[in-house]
Amino acid sequence: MHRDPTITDVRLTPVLVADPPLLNTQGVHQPYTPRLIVEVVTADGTTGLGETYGDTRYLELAGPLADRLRGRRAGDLNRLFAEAGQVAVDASRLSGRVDTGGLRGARSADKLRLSVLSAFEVACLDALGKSLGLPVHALLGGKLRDTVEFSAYLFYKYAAHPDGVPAEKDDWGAALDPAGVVEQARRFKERYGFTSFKLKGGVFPPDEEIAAVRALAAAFPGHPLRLDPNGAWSVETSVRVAGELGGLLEYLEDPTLGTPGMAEVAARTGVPLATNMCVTTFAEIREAFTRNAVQVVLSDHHYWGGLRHTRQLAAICRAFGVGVSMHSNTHLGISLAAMTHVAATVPDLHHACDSHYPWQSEDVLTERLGFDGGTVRVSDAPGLGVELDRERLAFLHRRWLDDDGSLRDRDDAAAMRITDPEWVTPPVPRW
Ligand SMILES: O=C([O-])C(=O)C[C@H](O)[C@@H](O)C(=O)[O-]
Ligand SMILES: [Mg+2]
Repeated sequence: MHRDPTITDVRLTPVLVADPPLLNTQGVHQPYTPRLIVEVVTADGTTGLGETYGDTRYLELAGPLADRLRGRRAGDLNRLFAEAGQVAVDASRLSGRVDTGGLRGARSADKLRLSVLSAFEVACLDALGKSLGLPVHALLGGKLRDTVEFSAYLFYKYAAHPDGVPAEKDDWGAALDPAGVVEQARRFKERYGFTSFKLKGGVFPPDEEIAAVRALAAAFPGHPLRLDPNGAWSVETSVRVAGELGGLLEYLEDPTLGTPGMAEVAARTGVPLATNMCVTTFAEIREAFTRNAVQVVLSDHHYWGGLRHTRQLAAICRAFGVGVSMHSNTHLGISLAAMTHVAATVPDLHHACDSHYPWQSEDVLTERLGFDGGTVRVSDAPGLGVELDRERLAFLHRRWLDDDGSLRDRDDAAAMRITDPEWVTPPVPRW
């Protein structure tokens, strides 16, 4: 067969996907969340898939960046990444110290570009893999394991979305206290076999979250536990919580914002600190690592710029003796497949990766990926090993088209204002 990897078309399809009412320190998830599905078509008729954030600021960049992809070969990614800086980013998209929708660290033009490029990279690797008959992990040098372990991502949660918005039903019920969190964890374990648990904190005063972690520890002895308040605490609060929970936690994730604060917490406690807020770009590594501010970096191939950058990050972490694992934001099966392929190739992966996927009842794939014993099997099929369901894609895109614009940019504070009209994103530190 003649293989011509020249990119002839790039299709960009924004979708709105159902999302349960999950709470975090900024508010609550809206009933639908935006994602962007990328299809890269090559001259030999192969289509590769990628997925990334679907908020307006990413969509604005996706068009001009896609224009630079057409006519290139799918393997010409290094040049694309090098040239991407020429695509302008609207400065108004960069305001705010921390990415308000996603709770994933500082915003920069480069980070926005990388978040879009990552989906193109994944789609190109998927297309190349399909065309060559090789799985994506083989294009990254080959898998080191056959399964990748994930942790249960526990959230405080309302039973249903606040009134006034079209409600999506889910069968998880509410989790607003320690008993509710333990029950949620029990169901995660039953349904998916997860054996480590991460609780999204920063929602209730620290003592309530300490009680929830203690309840988890009592209900699941020996299971690794993590707590992530997304930087909602002061250094003093962080040190106090670390003192109270120290022996129970595998790590404490982003207790406080910024490298100096994290470094102080790390110096004053023995609890390892993980982050997807303090170190989210290559530029932030030097200071954070030399100050010993973080002990585990939670990579995310979306904003780090793809699967190859994720491997570079893992290599840097290895050199500094810093652990690496994976952060997740609301995502679909294309991204879970991409995460699984790259995770399978990272040598020192000693912590279960995060994934929101169990919370997503909708997908754009013909077949959902499954968790067995808390793990996802690494596919050996060509490319990512997943197939697009065009009807589902069209359905979820129709929802995006029909939206009046209020759901096209994730806004957890807006969703919270439906129950509490006075709600504003709390200043940090909140406690
Ligand atoms: O680990 C994290 O910080 C996250 O997963 C950030 C997310 O935005 C999470 O807080 C959420 O989905 O509400
Ligand atoms: Mg986090």
